[in-house]
Amino acid sequence: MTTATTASSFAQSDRAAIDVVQIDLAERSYPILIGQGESLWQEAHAHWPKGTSAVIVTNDTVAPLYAKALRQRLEGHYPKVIEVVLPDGEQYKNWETLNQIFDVLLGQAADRKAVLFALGGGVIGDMTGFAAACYMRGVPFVQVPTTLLAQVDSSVGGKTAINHPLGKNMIGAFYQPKLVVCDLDTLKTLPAAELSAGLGEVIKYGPIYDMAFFEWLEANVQALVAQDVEALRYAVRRSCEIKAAVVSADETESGLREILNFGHTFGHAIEAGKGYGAWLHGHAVAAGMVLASHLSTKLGYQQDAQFHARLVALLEQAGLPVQAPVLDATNNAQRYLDLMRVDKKSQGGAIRFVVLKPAGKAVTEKVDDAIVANLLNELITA
Ligand SMILES: NC(=O)c1ccc[n+]([C@@H]2O[C@H](COP(=O)([O-])OP(=O)(O)OC[C@H]3O[C@@H](n4cnc5c(N)ncnc54)[C@H](O)[C@@H]3O)[C@@H](O)[C@H]2O)c1
Ligand SMILES: O=C(O)C(=O)C[C@@H](O)[C@H](O)[C@H](O)COP(=O)(O)O
Ligand SMILES: [Zn+2]
Repeated sequence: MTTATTASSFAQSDRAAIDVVQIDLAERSYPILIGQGESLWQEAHAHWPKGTSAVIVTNDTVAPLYAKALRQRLEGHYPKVIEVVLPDGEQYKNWETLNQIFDVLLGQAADRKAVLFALGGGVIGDMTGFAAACYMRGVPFVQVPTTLLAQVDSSVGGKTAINHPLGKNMIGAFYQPKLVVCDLDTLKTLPAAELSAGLGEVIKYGPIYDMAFFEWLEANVQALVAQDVEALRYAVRRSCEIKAAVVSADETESGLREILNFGHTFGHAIEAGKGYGAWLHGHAVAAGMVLASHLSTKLGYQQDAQFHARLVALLEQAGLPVQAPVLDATNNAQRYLDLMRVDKKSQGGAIRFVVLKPAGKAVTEKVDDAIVANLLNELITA
């Protein structure tokens, strides 16, 4: 069960209105706060976990923008505030960078009551969460997502990880944050390409779960691209509601949660195959969703011939790529298959794909390599 409430008597359009989406996981439950300005931070303040120190983990792009403000908000609440500034980029989501967090934690004598604050996009969130899961066998952490992608997806649900050269997010843990604080004001500094990457994950929620939301996105995509804050607020809230409902029903991905991986089997292959950082995650997922939608049609599950065209049009309007790249000039399909076989949904060497059965409802199925290879050969051309 998830609930969205407005934690204020102000109107929706008022900066003081805060949307609250709850993740219901018994003792691991937590709220996602969505809003702007002082009212958001006052509400967040009421939820900070108690601790001996606050450790802000961020990167060298986000630190100059937002670390000082967060530090000031935390200083009144924690006896000590520590900062860890990591290099920026998907290519740094690895052991070496993770170790930099542990080096600072140990160097500063952070104890079991330290609280980690992930200030940044999904890369920072995934690594900080994993560090929190491991440090002294587990310390509390808070997500302060500053990208659209992180606000609508990665800060919620407790998947934490680093990459391996052979596969995305291969080393990690399920470890839930204590709180998620989505400050819509931070999205104002986001480059257009990063905004579109976030829209890729937002659009994902339509075909897997909620076609009414897909229709709302079709009607409001221009407002989202133009950074209309009320449109963004609704997109963040509805995305979090859907993710919260799925995660609350299946925290550790024993079944239903796999639907959140729509487009990701192909997308992760693109990210690893092109080299981490060459393709933004949200862009790789967009191109992956186009392939997964085609696959659904090929398997006979998606009878509405118009839906595929609508998906492609919406992705394009959101500024997203719809054409997957060649990963190997001589044997492209085999390269995709080799990369996809390490996917976490694979079973006994068989690759499993999230497909639409039909649009609005997703399921995961094994698909013969030959069918996938044919599709890749048909659709990916140099
Ligand atoms: N855990 C999950 O459930 C989950 C879900 C989706 C994605 N992910 C992971 O998240 C990562 C992608 O996250 P992302 O798209 O946020 O990428 P990212 O973390 O690399 O951030 C994108 C870029 O935006 C910059 N940035 C962040 N906030 C900014 C701001 N407010 N203004 C200006 N620049 C800002 C960052 O420094 C970076 O350069 C991938 O590693 C992906 O695997 C995890
Ligand atoms: O939360 C989930 O579950 C998801 O699958 C969300 C995805 O958008 C996200 O990219 C996730 O990190 C992918 O998970 P993985 O288990 O395939 O690494
Ligand atoms: Zn994703």
